[in-house]
Amino acid sequence: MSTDKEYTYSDVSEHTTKKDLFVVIHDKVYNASTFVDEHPGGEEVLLDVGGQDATEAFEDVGHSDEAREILNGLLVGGLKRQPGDPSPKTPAPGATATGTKPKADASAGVGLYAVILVGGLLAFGAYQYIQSQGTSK
Ligand code: HEM
Repeated sequence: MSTDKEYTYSDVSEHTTKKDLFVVIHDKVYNASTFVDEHPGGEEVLLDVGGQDATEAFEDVGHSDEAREILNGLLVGGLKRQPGDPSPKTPAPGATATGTKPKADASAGVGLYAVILVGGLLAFGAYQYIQSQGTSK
């Protein structure tokens, strides 16, 4: 299936049934019909955004990289915007305004390293102390 095809909003809005379901995410058009039944978030949410721009809904959930790979496999073409179409819902790169929570992983990682470092220093200090006790006798 060619992915060079361009769809207009009105083209996309004709594909709203479970067996023929298009969604727009980041200005690309995806055919979600083969995936509806397998979606871990349920078929309802996908049917809700069928034929529409699902960028916000998709990003708000914070889908994994795996979900994005699946999405790549469903790509059918690009979105051709026309005057009067709904404005792009694509958030600016790095924006968190749509409710996407920034990941806390980085700070948790730093905390873990701090604990290991302090633990290591304490162990080293204790070792030095024991050594000095042993030699002074
Ligand atoms: C075709 C587009 C979509 C694909 C390929 C997709 C794929 C996935 C995948 C693979 C997961 C499992 C968790 C993960 O890997 O992140 C997931 C979970 C989920 N998805 Fe989607 N999704 C799509 C669209 C949507 C939309 C539009 C919504 C609307 C709200 C949605 C809502 C959810 C929710 C709520 C979960 C969490 C389910 C749970 O953990 O119980 N998804 N999706």
